[in-house]
Amino acid sequence: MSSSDRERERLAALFDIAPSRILYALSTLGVADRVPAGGIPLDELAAALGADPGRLARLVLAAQTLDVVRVGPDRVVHLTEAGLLLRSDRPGSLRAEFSDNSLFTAWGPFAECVTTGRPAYELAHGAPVFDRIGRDPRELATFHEHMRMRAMQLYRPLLPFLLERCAGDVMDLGGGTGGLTELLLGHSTTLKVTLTDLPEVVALVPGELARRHPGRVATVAADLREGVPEGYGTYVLGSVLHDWPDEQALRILTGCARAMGPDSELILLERVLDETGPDARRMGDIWMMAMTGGQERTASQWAALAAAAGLALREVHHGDGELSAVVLGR
Ligand SMILES: C[S@@+](CC[C@H](N)C(=O)[O-])C[C@H]1O[C@@H](n2cnc3c(N)ncnc32)[C@H](O)[C@@H]1O
Repeated sequence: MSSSDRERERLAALFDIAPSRILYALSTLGVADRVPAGGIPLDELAAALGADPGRLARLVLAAQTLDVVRVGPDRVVHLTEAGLLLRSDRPGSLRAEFSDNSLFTAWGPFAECVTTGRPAYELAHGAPVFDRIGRDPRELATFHEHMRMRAMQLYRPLLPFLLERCAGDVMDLGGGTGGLTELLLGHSTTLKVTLTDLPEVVALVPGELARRHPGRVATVAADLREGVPEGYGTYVLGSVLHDWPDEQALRILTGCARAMGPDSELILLERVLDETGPDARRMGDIWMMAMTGGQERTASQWAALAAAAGLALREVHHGDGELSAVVLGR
């Protein structure tokens, strides 16, 4: 095979969205949740899901190529180790992420997003992502379950640094339904964390969090663009500023700078991109362009944005994961 043929094959394989759509269908239908440890016959699985047996069998047989299920000669379906991650009850479950369908269907007008500067999500769905999901309780719950699971995975490598760096009471800004808050509280016996987010999101923070950590957690409904509560030692913005273009991100950072005391620090948990070289995290940047109109940033872009808000970049801590901690102070 010539190198040009190999390149043709490599690019052609990128055309195929079927694998992610298969995982979406398995997750949305709750297939993995119906497969017990000893497996289940295909027909019984279809009946349990209320699905057409022929089509469900084709879906499951194709899913074997993704190594999430195995079907024996007896037509009994078993989950592989990867397939277990599609179960709702699994730590680090990816079920909510693959069920988050409006994020996939938003990609249709992506090329137009590049030319017009309007997020593909808005072009596809007619409203900005947080406005639209805020109006649909099911989408809101799925999105935030996805975020909570993501937080548990992506912030874990930064946890030792965070626990050492957090001083005084902590404010988890745009904290969603508490993935990061839970991680911090679960690994410290002294930290107190207040989580803010939009009212409809704060309403979804599980009551269990406060029961597990009595007196150490509070929630406040607030719009970050309108200002930030004062009086905290450490402010954390986990995967929030990448949702916004520079102008809005600066507005949020300026609100933080106003709220911070002379010794307060603001820690951003974000992908810090390589300045120019190939960097797989650039895919995250494209997701932001498409979904929210935001962007991932390099260290020099973070420093410039911080300076514009009257803050200095004190440190960038790269853990061994995808995200870094960017520490800002006054
Ligand atoms: C990408 S999610 C990150 C959630 C959480 N920090 C985490 O890392 O899992 C962005 C969060 O910003 C919140 N958000 C969006 N617009 C906001 C606003 N105007 N004021 C406060 N929070 C907002 C969303 O509700 C969402 O929880």
